[in-house]
Amino acid sequence: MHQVERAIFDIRRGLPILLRDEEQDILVQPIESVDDGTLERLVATAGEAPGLVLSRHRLALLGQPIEAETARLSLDKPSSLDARHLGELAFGVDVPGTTHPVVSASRADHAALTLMRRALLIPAALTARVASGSRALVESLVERGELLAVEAAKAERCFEAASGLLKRVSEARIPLAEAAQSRFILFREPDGLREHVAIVIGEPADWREAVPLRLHSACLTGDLFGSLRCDCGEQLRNAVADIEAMGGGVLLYLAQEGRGIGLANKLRAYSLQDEGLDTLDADQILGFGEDERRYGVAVDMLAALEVRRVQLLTNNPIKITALIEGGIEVTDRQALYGRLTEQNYRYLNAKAKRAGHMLEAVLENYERPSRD
Ligand SMILES: Nc1nc2c(ncn2[C@@H]2O[C@H](COP(=O)(O)OP(=O)(O)OP(=O)(O)O)[C@@H](O)[C@H]2O)c(=O)[nH]1
Ligand SMILES: [Zn+2]
Repeated sequence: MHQVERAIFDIRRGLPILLRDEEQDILVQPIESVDDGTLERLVATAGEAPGLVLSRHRLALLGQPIEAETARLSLDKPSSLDARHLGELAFGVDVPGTTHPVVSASRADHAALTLMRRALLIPAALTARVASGSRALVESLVERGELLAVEAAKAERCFEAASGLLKRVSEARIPLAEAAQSRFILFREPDGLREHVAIVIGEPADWREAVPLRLHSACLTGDLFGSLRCDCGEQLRNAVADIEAMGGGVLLYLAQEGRGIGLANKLRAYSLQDEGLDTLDADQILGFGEDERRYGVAVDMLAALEVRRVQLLTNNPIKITALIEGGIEVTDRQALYGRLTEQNYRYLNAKAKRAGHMLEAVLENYERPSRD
């Protein structure tokens, strides 16, 4: 899979890549790095006009609902090849709908968006078929190492490649303010791209049968800086204290910043929320679904720690289902709250009302300050 990981680095740097497929090879340019220069180079190299591959979430906003995960907008008129226009189509907040014809995405188009997600970029890309007259040029770029070629089928499986063979890399005793006897164990995904940490509180030999467990998704702003926009930092510290009080257990600190969309996109989403959108609608503007997290890695970490039965600290029903589907027995669920404040009320309310988080108990008792 080395080529796939290299491709992820290239697209994060804003470079185009070549996806090879039986149907047809395509050149892929991430939307985030499209400017008039990259556009011109893409067309000149491919010898064909590109199309814009978007997620179904974004297409729904453009008034083009589709069943598949991705589809392609044909950019048939040369005037549509304008970097600003393409950016507006892909992640602009004003979405007037589109007159560009929607065509189904090829396997390589779909693989291109899977790579964008794995690279934590906006899930949108320009893709151009390589015209027969341009093949020699493209192959010479690949040969000279100026363009990276990857098999679409492998790119498509880049998320799967992250699960399964987690590497247990290192560990150390780290006494915490709320739990003196704690051990941090670092796991690295097999493709080397992300690392997750298991914090083992207490001694496994002393744990009750069902291990108290918290799955915590990283939130740099909340966990580290105490952002008031969310409740993550308090939940994190409360979870450590609760697990300690329960006699020990495990906290998995998962590299799933921003519900899996990454910090760059979470900051974009916060700016959109400042314009009045709620947390889920803001993510949809950027082309993401309600929750982009996958929990296979958490299941793999539990397997490595030989934890099979858990008492889960969460308000999120998806986490419960994901563990059960991963073969973990969830004997009990315990609520875990942070403090509700004027700044995080809208966020938590949206999670409860629109994503089914079990937060009624806190929301019901909260009186919003009046603004007179
Ligand atoms: N995209 C996005 N992510 C956010 C926003 N606010 C917080 N997050 C992220 O949401 C995630 C919250 O993680 P958790 O607290 O583990 O999960 P949860 O879904 O709230 O579920 P429980 O806390 O277990 O009930 C973190 O990855 C945060 O970075 C937001 O406005 N937009
Ligand atoms: Zn947070």
